[in-house]
Amino acid sequence: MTPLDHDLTRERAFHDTCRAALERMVGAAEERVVTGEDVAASGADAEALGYHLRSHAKALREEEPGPLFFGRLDHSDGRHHHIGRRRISTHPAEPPLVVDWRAPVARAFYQARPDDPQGVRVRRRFGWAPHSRGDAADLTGLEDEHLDAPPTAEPTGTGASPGPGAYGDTSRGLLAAEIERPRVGPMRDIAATIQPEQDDLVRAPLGTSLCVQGAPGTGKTAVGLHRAAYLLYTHPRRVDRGGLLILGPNRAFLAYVAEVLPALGERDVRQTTVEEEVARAVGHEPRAEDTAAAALVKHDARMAGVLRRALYARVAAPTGELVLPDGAYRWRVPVDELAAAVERVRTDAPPYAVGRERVRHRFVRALRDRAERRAGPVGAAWERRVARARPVSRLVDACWPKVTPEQVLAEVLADPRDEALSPAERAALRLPRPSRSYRSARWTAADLLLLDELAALLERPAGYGHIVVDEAQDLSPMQCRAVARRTAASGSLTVLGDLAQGTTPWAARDWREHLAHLGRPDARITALTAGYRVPGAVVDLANRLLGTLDVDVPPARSVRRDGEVTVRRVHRLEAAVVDAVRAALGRDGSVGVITPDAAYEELRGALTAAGVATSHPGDVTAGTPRVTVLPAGLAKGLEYDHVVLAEPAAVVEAEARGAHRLYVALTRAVSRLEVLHTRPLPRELADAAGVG
Ligand SMILES: Nc1ncnc2c1ncn2[C@@H]1O[C@H](COP(=O)(O)OP(=O)(O)OP(=O)(O)O)[C@@H](O)[C@H]1O
Repeated sequence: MTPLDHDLTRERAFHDTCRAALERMVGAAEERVVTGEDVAASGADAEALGYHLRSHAKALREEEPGPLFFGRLDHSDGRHHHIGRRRISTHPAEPPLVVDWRAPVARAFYQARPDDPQGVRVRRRFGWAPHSRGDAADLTGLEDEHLDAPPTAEPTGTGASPGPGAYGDTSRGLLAAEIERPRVGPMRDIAATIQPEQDDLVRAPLGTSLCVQGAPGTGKTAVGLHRAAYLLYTHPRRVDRGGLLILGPNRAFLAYVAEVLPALGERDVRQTTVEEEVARAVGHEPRAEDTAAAALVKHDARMAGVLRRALYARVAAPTGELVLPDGAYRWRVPVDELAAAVERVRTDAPPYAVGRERVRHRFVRALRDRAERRAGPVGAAWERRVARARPVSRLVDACWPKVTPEQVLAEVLADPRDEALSPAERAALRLPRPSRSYRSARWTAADLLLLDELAALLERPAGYGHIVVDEAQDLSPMQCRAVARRTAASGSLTVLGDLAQGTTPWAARDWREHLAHLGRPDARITALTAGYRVPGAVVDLANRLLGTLDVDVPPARSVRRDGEVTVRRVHRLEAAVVDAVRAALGRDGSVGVITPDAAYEELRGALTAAGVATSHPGDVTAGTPRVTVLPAGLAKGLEYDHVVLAEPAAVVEAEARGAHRLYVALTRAVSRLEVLHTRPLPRELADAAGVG
């Protein structure tokens, strides 16, 4: 038995100790659920405490029987720490058996290097055989990196030969094996293998707003989710679950990433799209479609000014004096004093609804001055009565009328007049048949955004402490503003995106400009270029296409050594896709068939007719077929072990930013990319693939 085999035996025994400690923690948490409800001071306390304890107990109980640690640090001063997804201890006051990966002491696990060992002598990584639900994880290997040895030293390792899909194969290095493993099921956390440049972003201070420009597969989504988990752990008071929001591009994407935060012990974090968040806030569902021209205008930043002017156009100077009968008296305030009061509030520019109450307050003050001059001090009850008196309310309604976002928007769309828009833009905006009443209006998705903008002009919304925005390059300026106003004044943003993957008509071309719309013009911009998803051969192909996309971003490089690309001209697309999928099913991992949007039904039908079961993108529940068919329009953020990309020319032709869409589709492959085409390849790809 070598010393490393000996270590393996010891670590297995330690894992058993941790498992037993975890079981005791679950038992104790469940006990606290019972007693915690008894000791609370009030019913409300009991409910809050009970909820907290129950969710803690539930989280522990539902813990996957996976490995309880993935790393270990041996420090030069003789201390050592095991590092895992969750703190494990025999007693809350005792030093932990396993340290949470987010704890400050764990940072060196991600950052220590031979030329900067940060007090670490040995960094150990563990390999685990995959576990099925209910089984304990099996420790199959370990790998030591001696940071105090000369920098040329290779990691040393040992391990039983793991089964398929295991990440305990130390012959390739545990890190490389984890990165290159075939994908099945939903996206996993990367707590065990976060890379130093990613860790810098994950652990950036809460107050720092970040913008990460990252090539495909560089881990932007992973970084955003791990940063969210880090902030929840490090600043539990300033960012609680309700104070954090994750925004992604669509439901399929959200379903794919939904398991990452719970796996890191963070449940109940809101993960949604900007569209859904806005629809929820304004209380409407989109029930109509915009023309492309109308959508373009509605998403333009100038609409913010258009709406503000339309709203404040309702504010009017008083036209006569204010007369208030009050017992034996009649108080009078002259028109110019009233006009000055309204103008003063307008200049202060508070939210519209606040402005209305301030105007009322100023009118009451003017009346009070007169009353006190004649009749002595008046009390608070007098002021309250006068504030609601009919002449005052009538005047407030005339000068600063009550209004809803729906009313203002319906008027703007019925007759757009604002000169900030060109005549053609105003024509695009104008509703051909406005509804008889704003109450029965059928709003489009972009209208909801405009209603949200108006609602915020009326009343400032409460903000989140931190928002993570994924695929942010696709947001329009008006969507960015919706995100900005949901960020608390003291809150911060993590903005993740890739200018090269921008496919919407309003996609960002410059991060600084985009960040200004997001309300954080000075956010730190960092580029990630090391790709962990896409193999080198695919990155080379995609990078050649990148040159034609007219965006200023650094190209990706792959850290992977495996991977294949094939580009084949075929006679019959459907038959070729079926054959390619059948062959792909002979290997491990997921299979994604990416189709031009218009060919989706046909190709999915062909696979079904051939007896190949397929699933929808984002459907990651256990037992769903390994093959997913998806229109290129839904491919963003997703990944499949083997990608069959059908008819790229049709993907490019389908939309104005079709080449960007193709770039997205090409970069979804984890291991193999197979491009099948009947028509000539689009020029950009033909050049890149070296095919005519
Ligand atoms: N440090 C890492 N260790 C292991 N796997 C990693 C690491 N970083 C990223 N990955 C994996 O690489 C894949 C791509 O990551 P992710 O989806 O976060 O990239 P992305 O930059 O958001 O990509 P895209 O822009 O194409 O959507 C994921 O499967 C992720 O788990």
